[in-house]
Amino acid sequence: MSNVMKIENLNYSHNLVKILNDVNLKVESGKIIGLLGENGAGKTTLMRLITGNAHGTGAIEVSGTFQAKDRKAHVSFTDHLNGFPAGMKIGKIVDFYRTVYDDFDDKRCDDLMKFLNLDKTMKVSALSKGNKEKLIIALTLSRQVELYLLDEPFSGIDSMSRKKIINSIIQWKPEHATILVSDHYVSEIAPILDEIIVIKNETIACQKQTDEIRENKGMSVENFYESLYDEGGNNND
Ligand SMILES: Nc1ncnc2c1ncn2[C@@H]1O[C@H](COP(=O)(O)OP(=O)(O)OP(=O)(O)O)[C@@H](O)[C@H]1O
Repeated sequence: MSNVMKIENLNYSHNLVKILNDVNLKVESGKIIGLLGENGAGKTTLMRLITGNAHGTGAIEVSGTFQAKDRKAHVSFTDHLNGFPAGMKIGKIVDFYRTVYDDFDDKRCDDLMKFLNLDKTMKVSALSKGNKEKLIIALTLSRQVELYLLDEPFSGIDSMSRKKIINSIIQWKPEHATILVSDHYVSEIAPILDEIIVIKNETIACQKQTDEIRENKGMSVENFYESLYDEGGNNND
């Protein structure tokens, strides 16, 4: 299996405070991966570094590209909707995405909007928190790229919709693409995850296949994740 992303010696500080320290990662193509960690662990920061929305030291390679401006063509990430005027309609945001991204797929977007019950005539300001999250999911997955980043995509979404979306994520993932999805709670997304990556103490505490956790360790992914905090240490064994 080839790697869609390789990160070497990545460091990031903000106002002299170390946020991420010596992050090294290899991420394979075709996977759904959970990026886990407590509040403030650095999950969003890592995603922003991958897309070039934040800048650290070290190397980030996505689909053979190293420069932030080149990586953007291979990674889909929607960093909030704050950049759009409140009065803007969903349809206009879609138009913007279509103009900016050559890989934007109209058919996929229409299907996702329908699946998520989003109405293109609605204004961003009129959307509930959950519907904003749904719009972020739809916009992110409407591009055809090798790597999708979803940052706590289910946080404001009601439990019925959440289950429906989680169960269908596999259907929206192009076969050879990878989805990196961050969350605090692993129990709901565990069934669809091929692998977990845990950020703790400013670095990667653990990267593990979920099959290996279940079969070799005889643990649920949730229990394994919690054990990383009980033991107070890293667990790459
Ligand atoms: N631009 C910034 N200004 C101030 N602090 C920042 C900035 N970017 C990151 N941080 C700090 O970096 C740390 C990591 O934040 P980040 O949002 O990446 O964590 P997270 O794992 O995504 O957390 P959560 O699960 O709560 O969303 C936090 O301590 C945060 O305060």
